[in-house]
Amino acid sequence: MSSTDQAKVSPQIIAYQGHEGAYSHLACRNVFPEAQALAYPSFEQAMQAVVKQEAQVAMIPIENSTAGRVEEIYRALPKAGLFIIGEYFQPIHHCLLALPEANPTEIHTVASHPQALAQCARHIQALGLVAEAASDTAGAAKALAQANNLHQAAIASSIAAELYGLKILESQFQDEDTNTTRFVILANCPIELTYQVKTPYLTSLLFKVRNLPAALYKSLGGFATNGINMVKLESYMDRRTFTATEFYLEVEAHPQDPAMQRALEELGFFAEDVRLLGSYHPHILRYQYA
Ligand SMILES: O=C(O)C(=O)C[C@]1(C(=O)O)C=C[C@@H](O)C=C1
Repeated sequence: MSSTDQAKVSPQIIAYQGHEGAYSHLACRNVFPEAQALAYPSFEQAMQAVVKQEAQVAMIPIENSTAGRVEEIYRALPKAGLFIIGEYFQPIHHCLLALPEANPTEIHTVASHPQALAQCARHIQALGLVAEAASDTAGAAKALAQANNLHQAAIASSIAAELYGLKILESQFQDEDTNTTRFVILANCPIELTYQVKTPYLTSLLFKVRNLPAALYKSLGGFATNGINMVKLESYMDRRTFTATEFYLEVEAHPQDPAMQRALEELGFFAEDVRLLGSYHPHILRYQYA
């Protein structure tokens, strides 16, 4: 989000998944330092908090540069009925944590969120540790401190180490230096951005196509012929059938751009259940590795 748009959105309460010190929590603090961040056990509950108006927005990780998409978000997004009002890129620097009195040579297992485990897979393998999935990174750190287990490590942030009294065995434990997670900011209503030519916008949308030859090709043809750049396309099967596929699409355009309107019209012609999830400005870090 640009600073002007951020100024327009000033939530008092932000919902996130995990425990205090999770990267989602850090993202909340970085984007909205004035707001109160409320922890929820699952992504779905964090989204529901916005639906129920316990929070004005939710900060949700959608993909990571090393480990790829956060699968469950794509399942939860269509059901939640929320809108994307912004994106935020958080560089993720993992630490390998243990109890202060632990001996690194006697540690056999490591717990963390599956995304964090995937982001550190090579380092975990090099140390010969067995990976165990936890609800979130900070939750793994907290559980380790409570269990007082000298043979276990956790992967979490340095802030989680401080919060839960753990020592840092290794910092920069992620496999890639550029490891970054993209978060989306969800709200009950879309933000209204006035369309201005030459201003960068992103628009996210969902649609479904029948499992027929050229169905996707025809649905997306309008974006190609109207010069609209696609930046992301995720596909996933509807859980009940193999005959239709659902797509999550992101394009660099505003819905009031006449070229985008023509592309959307063509999409509507060939696809089903087209739903605009929102238009927002790209975050500055989106282009840092370009
Ligand atoms: O467990 C956390 O700390 C989270 O915020 C979740 C999450 C994710 O789901 O991708 C967020 C950022 C990191 O990439 C690792 C985990």
